Amino acid sequence: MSASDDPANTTQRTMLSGGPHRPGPRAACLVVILGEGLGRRVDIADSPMLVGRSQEADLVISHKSVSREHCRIWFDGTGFRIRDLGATNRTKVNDLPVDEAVLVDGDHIVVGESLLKFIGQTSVEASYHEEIYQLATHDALSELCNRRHFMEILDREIARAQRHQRELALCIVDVDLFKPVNDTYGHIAGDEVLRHIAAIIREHVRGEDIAARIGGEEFAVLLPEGGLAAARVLAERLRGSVAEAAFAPGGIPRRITVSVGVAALQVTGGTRSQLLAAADAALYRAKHGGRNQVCIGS
Ligand SMILES: Nc1nc2c(ncn2[C@@H]2O[C@H](COP(=O)(O)OP(=O)(O)OP(=O)(O)O)[C@@H](O)[C@H]2O)c(=O)[nH]1
Repeated sequence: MSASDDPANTTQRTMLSGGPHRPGPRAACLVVILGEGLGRRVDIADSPMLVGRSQEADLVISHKSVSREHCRIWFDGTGFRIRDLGATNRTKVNDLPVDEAVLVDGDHIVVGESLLKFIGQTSVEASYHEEIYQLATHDALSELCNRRHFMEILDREIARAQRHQRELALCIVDVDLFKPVNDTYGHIAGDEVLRHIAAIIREHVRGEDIAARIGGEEFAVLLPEGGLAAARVLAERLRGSVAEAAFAPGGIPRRITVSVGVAALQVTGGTRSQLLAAADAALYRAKHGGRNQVCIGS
């Protein structure tokens, strides 16, 4: 099953949509307005939506007060309905415990210690929450995911990869000798270079990949469906495209390059810190090997 087929990727598709943008018309959605998962928004599409602590849920709320499968929400052809799935802390709608209920725009749903808001199809409020969500999860300069959000996604994808015994690879992309660029042309010109590199990254990533700016001049791309071979190809393409791109900080043409460290998750027992450390170590080798190159972690 590809990530785009995976119903648990509803939030991810939102995040992959390329950063802050004007949202178009949408289906109904749920927004976490209090507690764990604050700000997260999930569209409710045609298939029933599971809310729970399980990583398989469409809206994952990783808190002990939430049952693995807490409640389900679906469209029954005429309206949206919610059903409690036998959660220890019963699902409540507008403070009343429910077995099953019809949802209307603006309803508040209590799931453990988190409070969700149901937003109906045409609500302007959905656009407002979309903006807030994008601001909270994306980096303003690059319009890619921000570091905090990327780390949350990384945790979720690691859990999913291990459950499904799937490959997962990470590229860390670091701009070479960026300090001299700033020192020579100034920070504003430096920012423009970073924006240009982010645009190149966006051009190359596929729909299921997750791109982020994780440091000042450091970017990351996570390939939830790809192993080392796919990541190496992507990394080489990125490296080549940056090296060939026409940068002109301060109006003066200058060659800019990146170094890339690539690593894959150990299918059994690998952790986030191991994956990041392996990609970092590979990046370190790329820098010390002369920069403008891709190195693969062991
Ligand atoms: N313009 C701009 N510069 C930034 C930003 N964040 C970090 N930097 C700069 O990025 C530079 C990073 O420099 P270093 O870590 O010394 O590395 P480098 O010069 O890129 O050299 P290598 O990584 O070894 O190839 C520093 O000058 C930071 O000030 C930012 O948001 N905008």
